Amino acid sequence: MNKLLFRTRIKFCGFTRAGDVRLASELGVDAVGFIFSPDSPRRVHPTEARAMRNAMAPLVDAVALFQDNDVEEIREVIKQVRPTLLQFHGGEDDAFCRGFGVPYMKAVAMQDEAVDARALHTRYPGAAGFLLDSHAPGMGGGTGRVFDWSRIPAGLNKPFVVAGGLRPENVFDAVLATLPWGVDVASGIESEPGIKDGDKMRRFVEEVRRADCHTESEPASRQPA
Ligand SMILES: O=C(O)c1ccccc1N[C@@H]1O[C@H](COP(=O)(O)O)[C@@H](O)[C@H]1O
Repeated sequence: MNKLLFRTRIKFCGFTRAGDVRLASELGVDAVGFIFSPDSPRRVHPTEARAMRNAMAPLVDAVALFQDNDVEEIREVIKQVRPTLLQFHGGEDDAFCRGFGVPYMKAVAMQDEAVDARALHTRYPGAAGFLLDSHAPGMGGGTGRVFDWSRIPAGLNKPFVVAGGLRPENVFDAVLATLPWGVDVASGIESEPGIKDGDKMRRFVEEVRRADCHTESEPASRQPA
């Protein structure tokens, strides 16, 4: 299929300010993420996330990110924020992730272990997609580090999102190298953790769109098959 027909989805993650959320929406970002991981410097309270959610434009998805959070905490976030997608970064299994009745994406640690597509499908049959991030197994995300994109396993039959150390300077190459369903970024569009930089956000979106319009390479296919 001709690459011109594709549009790489963009998720910006780790918002703490409603103004940044509004700007992301205006830039045409597909999804914004709110982080509830206990150890994150970008962690927000459900009431703060709800206020930002209310600042969002229509047709932009809200994603709630967890890492081994309690069930009750997750339920409270869902009640207050009404996310359209959950993103799990910890040791949660498929039954746990599915238990909230909201589609979910599972983060996969790409740093050390060999990742096998079939094993992922078996382990997370209910996942709407996978987020391939650069953290080591058992560690948190948001490292700001890039993983070796050639390690993305062949045969993934669900949408995958590439994350980890993406910035305006490297996202063009990341999109062309991996042909992902989407890209996700937290630290690469910030001036400090949780404080988004408007110019970096704008340049990041421009670079993804530039990659989407790049016609030199004609990939045989793009996932999912
Ligand atoms: O950003 C965080 O603080 C964070 C904490 C715990 C789990 C995930 C986290 N962020 C996610 O990690 C990836 C990559 O982030 P970065 O662009 O390398 O900074 C992204 O999905 C963030 O949403």
